[in-house]
Amino acid sequence: MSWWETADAGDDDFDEFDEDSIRTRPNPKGSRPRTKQRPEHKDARTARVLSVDRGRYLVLLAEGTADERELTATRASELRRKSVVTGDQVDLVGNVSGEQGTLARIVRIRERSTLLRRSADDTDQVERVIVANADQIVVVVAAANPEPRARLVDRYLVAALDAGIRPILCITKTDLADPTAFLENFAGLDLDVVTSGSGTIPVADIVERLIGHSTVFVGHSGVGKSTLVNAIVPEAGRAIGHVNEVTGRGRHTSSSTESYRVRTEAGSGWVIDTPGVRSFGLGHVDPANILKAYTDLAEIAEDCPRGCTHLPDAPDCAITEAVETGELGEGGPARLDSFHRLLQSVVSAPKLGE
Ligand SMILES: Nc1nc2c(ncn2[C@@H]2O[C@H](COP(=O)(O)OP(=O)(O)OP(=O)(O)O)[C@@H](O)[C@H]2O)c(=O)[nH]1
Ligand SMILES: [Zn+2]
Repeated sequence: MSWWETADAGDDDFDEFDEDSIRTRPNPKGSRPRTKQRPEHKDARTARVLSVDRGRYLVLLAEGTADERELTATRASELRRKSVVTGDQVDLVGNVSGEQGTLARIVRIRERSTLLRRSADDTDQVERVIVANADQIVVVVAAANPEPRARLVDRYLVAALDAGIRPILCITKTDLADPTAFLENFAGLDLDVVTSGSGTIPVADIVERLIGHSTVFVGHSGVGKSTLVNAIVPEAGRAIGHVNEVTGRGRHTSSSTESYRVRTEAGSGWVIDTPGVRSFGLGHVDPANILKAYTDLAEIAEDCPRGCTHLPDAPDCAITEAVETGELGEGGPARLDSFHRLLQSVVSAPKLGE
């Protein structure tokens, strides 16, 4: 069993903390005047959540200062079912010394810039939040062994575009196969592509893209994601995000994603590795968000009939017509084809309640 699968098996442990479960019902009382019920915690300190392990959070306080320190925290009950996820910025009270055996308390989650989610799929009926505040996602796929599948990459891309996260495609194992034909699937998507092979991992190229960003790495088991992350963050094996001092649990024991800092002279960035993301249910995705990610197509779509799905069978779709008349240039058909595939993966995803 790979650590990927081990991680997935432990996923259940965070059900009870998952605010975004599709089972959550709207609050019938509407928005509650919460400040009446709890203190404001004016003295709270803001920290970054590095990893989550069964109700314990490893957080980084005073990031980038001489006072920077890791601490373990719990969630205050006033957060109710709101889940705290890796990448969150949270407000802490209580003991923030970081000394062994101490626990701080998370009382607030700061507004998130992005939220990478996956929803119900065949094997998992609960929607989960994966990572907060990431602005890039590296989708790792092997040129061979395991054989690459465009549909799978489409699903990752859709989840990223829906969340407003910039996707980067990383093709590994190019020593085993030439990825050119596979890459044609994505020719129309303006996708940033990096290729990597045994002995030729383009570490500098990748690191350059990571500086100043918070980047999630996703990919199926065996594609070489660990190999890649270890090459990029050589200290990953002993880095932050692993050991939980309070529970004493060891490394790689849970479903937690892990955060690693990449440092260069040009600055630093965060790599968030996600062993738990084996599949992406796309039930939560709004096809309109996919269109929005392609501004040229979105502009053309303003001339579509009302309610146009922009799918291949949509009558009088302005996007399809623009491609047919050559308005989108030589690359138009490839662009339309990729775009149709992305939309199709949203439309065919099981929707909530089905
Ligand atoms: N030929 C070749 N093999 C590679 C390359 N990168 C990784 N591998 C091999 O592929 C296998 C899987 O690599 P990992 O890095 O463990 O892959 P992973 O995606 O992290 O997989 P899990 O750990 O199962 O989640 C290992 O045997 C690696 O040595 C590559 O660029 N070329
Ligand atoms: Zn249309």
